Amino acid sequence: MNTPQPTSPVIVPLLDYLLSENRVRMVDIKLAELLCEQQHDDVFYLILLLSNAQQSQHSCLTLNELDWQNPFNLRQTEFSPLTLSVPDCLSPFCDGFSTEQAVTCLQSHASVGADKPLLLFDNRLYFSRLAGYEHTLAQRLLQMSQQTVKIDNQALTQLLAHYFPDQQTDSIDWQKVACAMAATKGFSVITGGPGTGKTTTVTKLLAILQSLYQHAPLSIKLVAPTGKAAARLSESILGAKDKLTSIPEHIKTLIPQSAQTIHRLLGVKPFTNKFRHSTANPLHVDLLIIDEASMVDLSLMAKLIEALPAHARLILLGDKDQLASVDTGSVMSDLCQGLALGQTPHYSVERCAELNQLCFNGEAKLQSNPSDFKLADCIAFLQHSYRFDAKSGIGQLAQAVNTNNSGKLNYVEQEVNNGVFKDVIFDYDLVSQPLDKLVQSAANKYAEYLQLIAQDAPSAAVHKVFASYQLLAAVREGDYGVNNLNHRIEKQLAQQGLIALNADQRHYVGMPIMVAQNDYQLKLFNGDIGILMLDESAQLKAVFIDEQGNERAFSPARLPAHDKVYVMTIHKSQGSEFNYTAMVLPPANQATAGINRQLVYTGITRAKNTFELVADKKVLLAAMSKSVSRASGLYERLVQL
Ligand SMILES: Nc1ncnc2c1ncn2[C@@H]1O[C@H](COP(=O)(O)OP(=O)(O)OP(=O)(O)O)[C@@H](O)[C@H]1O
Repeated sequence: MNTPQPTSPVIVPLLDYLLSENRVRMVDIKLAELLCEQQHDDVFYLILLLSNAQQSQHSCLTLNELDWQNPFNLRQTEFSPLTLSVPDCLSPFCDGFSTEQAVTCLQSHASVGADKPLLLFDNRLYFSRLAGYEHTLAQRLLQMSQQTVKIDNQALTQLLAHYFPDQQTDSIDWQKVACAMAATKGFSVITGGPGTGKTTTVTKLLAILQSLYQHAPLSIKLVAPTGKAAARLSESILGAKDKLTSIPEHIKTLIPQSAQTIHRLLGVKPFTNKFRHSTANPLHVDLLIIDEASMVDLSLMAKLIEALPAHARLILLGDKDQLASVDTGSVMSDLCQGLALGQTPHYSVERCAELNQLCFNGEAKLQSNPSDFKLADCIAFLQHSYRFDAKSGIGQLAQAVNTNNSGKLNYVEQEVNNGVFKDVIFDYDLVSQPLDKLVQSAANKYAEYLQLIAQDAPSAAVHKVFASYQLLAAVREGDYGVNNLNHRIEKQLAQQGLIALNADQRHYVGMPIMVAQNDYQLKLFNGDIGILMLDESAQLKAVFIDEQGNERAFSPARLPAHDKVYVMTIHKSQGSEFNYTAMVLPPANQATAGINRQLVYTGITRAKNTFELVADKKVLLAAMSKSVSRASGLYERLVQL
């Protein structure tokens, strides 16, 4: 009997291969053909590469970073003998093709230039819309940063001394520097890891500003990208106001404590992606504070800034090392480029002198280290975590991951084993039924809120308990993905009699759901979490608590697309925090492509009191060493403007 011989692969044109392997989409080919008058020339392929970059949320295609010999990153190993087709070449560009040649042909192309669909800036190719957002943003931020801020420096120095009494140490109080900086600039960024005091600093800053402007208090608005993040900001500001006894009561009343979402502030026009507030109808605000700014994408940030009146100040708060926004861009990390732990940000000589005067009686504590970046004088970096002290492993683990420091990771593991760090649990054993253990432990945690529902407890209490524990997964599919784990936990809860599943009905009492799509009519947004409960007339309703603490109930049939959320992706957890956060990474033999440092860091920093990691250590180490960044020209524009 003849054994079947592997058929030899068919050699196909590169474009056909890319299409058959889903490396390019037909819609992008059509667009590129339209812009190139049906020619499959170099620009045609550059547009395909740009479309691919945009699909991965890059703002542009960085020509300098392309491998002209293999621009679509095809790997020879993918062309195994069983592959039905192989491309006739790896690159559509001729031998020796270079960035200079790409720039030359783009510059003379009919679709590239001002008022054309494509734009070239600093060896970066853009779709014009995104280049426009980047340009607007860079210009407005620069204008704001150069705005003259009228302030009584002597009064400011006194207020800074009041809120940051000297601790007689040589170390720099970065919170004080951040306050001095933001008080004296129309635009500023305050970045820092978890618990470094961003909210505390901003609360003190608001107290300082309202004291300085007592004759005409500022109209201040606090916003965040999601309802969860806005609710958390409101709670944190309220907590900080309570704690900060040094703020006089009459000033406290001038500090807002209720935050809203950016969409609510801008006012979404129903059935459009347009906002009520824009350049033509600016917001009534003197100072806008955006928390969790790393989650805000380029287009929303540009629209928000366009809606600010000319005199308004802006402060961005957030952690530059977290995952970038779900949509295109990476505004926060672009603006924070070059910051390093233990180093003074790149302040100019004049700025250092000013800040030293305001904060340290003129003592030269801050040393200048200037850069060409035009906003360098507006960036503050908080470097000390007050939430996680020396006895806490969460902060140390977050730092180990963020700095790709395996030595520090070993130290954290050792201290966990020694019982010193009680807030971290490592479960590296992915061999002996780790999923059973994880599913059981999640079911035990969720039993608590389900028991409250059974006891008819108020919805707010049910939500609070549900939100105290969350299992995060890095991926959606596979054994270790959100879908499978959600299913298994649900089954486990049903077996324990905590929920009653019904084959005919998707929804049941106790089911936690996460909205997957914005519904502007119902004002339910992607990421909002609801829990299904019975109302007074025994009707099943999904109960949501908004950022203002208001309860809203919807019949399940009216809900926009949603999923159950015993487990959520790390991406979706951004902007939330949980007392107990468990995170599971798939083993090395499953899809781990999207697992990187920013993802793991974001997962760890969701934990307030306890963090549990279920992962293969090799996968963790590989993720730590893989830092991702998005292509953007924002920083470069702010160097060149
Ligand atoms: N200078 C300080 N001295 C002592 N404790 C502080 C100081 N600054 C902040 N804290 C405390 O540290 C904790 C974290 O502070 P805060 O909530 O302001 O940080 P954050 O950076 O906003 O945190 P998050 O990770 O939630 O964004 C709070 O309990 C706060 O009271």
